[in-house]
Amino acid sequence: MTDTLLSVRNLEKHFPVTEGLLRRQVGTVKAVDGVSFDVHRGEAFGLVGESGCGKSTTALSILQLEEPTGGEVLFDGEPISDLGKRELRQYRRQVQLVLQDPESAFNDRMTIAETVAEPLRVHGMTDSERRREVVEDTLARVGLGDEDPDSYPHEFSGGEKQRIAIARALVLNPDLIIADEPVSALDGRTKSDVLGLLKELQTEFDLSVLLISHDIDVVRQFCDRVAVMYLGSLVESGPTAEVVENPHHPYTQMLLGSVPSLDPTESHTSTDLLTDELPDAADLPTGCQFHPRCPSIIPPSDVELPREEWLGVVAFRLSLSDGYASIDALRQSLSGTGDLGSRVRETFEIPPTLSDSAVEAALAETIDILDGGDLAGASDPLEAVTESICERHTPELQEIETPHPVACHRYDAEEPGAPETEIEANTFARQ
Ligand SMILES: Nc1ncnc2c1ncn2[C@@H]1O[C@H](COP(=O)(O)OP(=O)(O)OP(=O)(O)O)[C@@H](O)[C@H]1O
Repeated sequence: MTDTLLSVRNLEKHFPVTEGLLRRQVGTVKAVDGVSFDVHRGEAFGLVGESGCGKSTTALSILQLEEPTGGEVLFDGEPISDLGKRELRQYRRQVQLVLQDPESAFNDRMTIAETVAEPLRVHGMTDSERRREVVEDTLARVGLGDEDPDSYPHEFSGGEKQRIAIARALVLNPDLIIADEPVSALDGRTKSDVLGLLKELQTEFDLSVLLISHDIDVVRQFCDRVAVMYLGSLVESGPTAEVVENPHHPYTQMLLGSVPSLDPTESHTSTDLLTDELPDAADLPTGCQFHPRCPSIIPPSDVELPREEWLGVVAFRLSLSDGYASIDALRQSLSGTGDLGSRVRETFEIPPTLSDSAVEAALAETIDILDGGDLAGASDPLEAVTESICERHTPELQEIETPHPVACHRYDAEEPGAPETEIEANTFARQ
């Protein structure tokens, strides 16, 4: 018996985007795009990331409720794609799903005893008295021992309903619970009560839990290890305490609500993101997918600009490729009065003259082209001198420290500004 219960290897789930009556494929949503992680026996593993980054699709693919388009899921060392019908049934007994909205597991016309007993019946426990005993015992374990098992779900509060959903997941004695946003519909106190209950049950039954959440605080409270997911890929993973105390990836730093600056004399906050907008899942950015938002986007080695100026220039250029409908739309989005150049500089906090003369000349040329009415080619001069490695190359998830890998070019040894040693890397990330 190995320590690893669930192993997800290069998991991929791409959805076709179709159009028209003939459902012609016009694109692809790479909801999960090469994700790998292991969940060990008895551990709580967290998958964290903003809404839409592919967490639920990962869960559904693990359960084979969505068919993966690539990669492999192994449970107890066995690829689940090889499981026959009976083995798949057994697998679905061993791995239970708890969802954000417990209502989806309930039928209003079934009592809570019937709701919790249903999986037992489906999986072949025919003795109704035995079922009732197991149900009452399970309800007691989730803290609902005093409630009448013959009451109906609508008689319970949100937190109690989630306890019933947990009882329903637990009743088959699973090895792994996949909890997808189990507490995000609950308020403060109830949230910690339900998390506390899950923790108790995890320890008591030596369960593994894959906890999926957009809220890094929930993961921080509950999980031994964590993987941070952004637009279908993992950008960082490691023991939760390490990732939370020393986040390497700017995206993890953003989730934690602080984006440390590269320059210790500058104070940055999460509002310093280049843009708050999550890119279109069917049209992902090139290179590092976080680059259009990243406050730490790396300048080319020959660009010599203070950080704020660099970020202003790059934010302006990336906004042009975001696709304004027209020059008028661009003008309307700019603040200030005066000519186009001064309004661009005011909006993007770019000084009247940049200290790097090559970038200044390219910026002036870009503004001239825009002034002449050409939106399409306007960013070319600026792109020629400011294109970042973060736009060109997708960083690999690499171990800069074991076991705390990160996918960010700031940790590529050859990159300008990259920390040269592990110790330096830590200091760099903390600044
Ligand atoms: N059946 C589908 N067809 C097409 N696209 C899909 C489908 N299911 C999910 N997606 C897309 O895949 C991406 C990832 O969605 P997913 O629900 O896995 O993310 P998530 O991180 O769990 O977010 P949320 O918490 O909002 O559910 C999104 O862009 C979503 O629109």
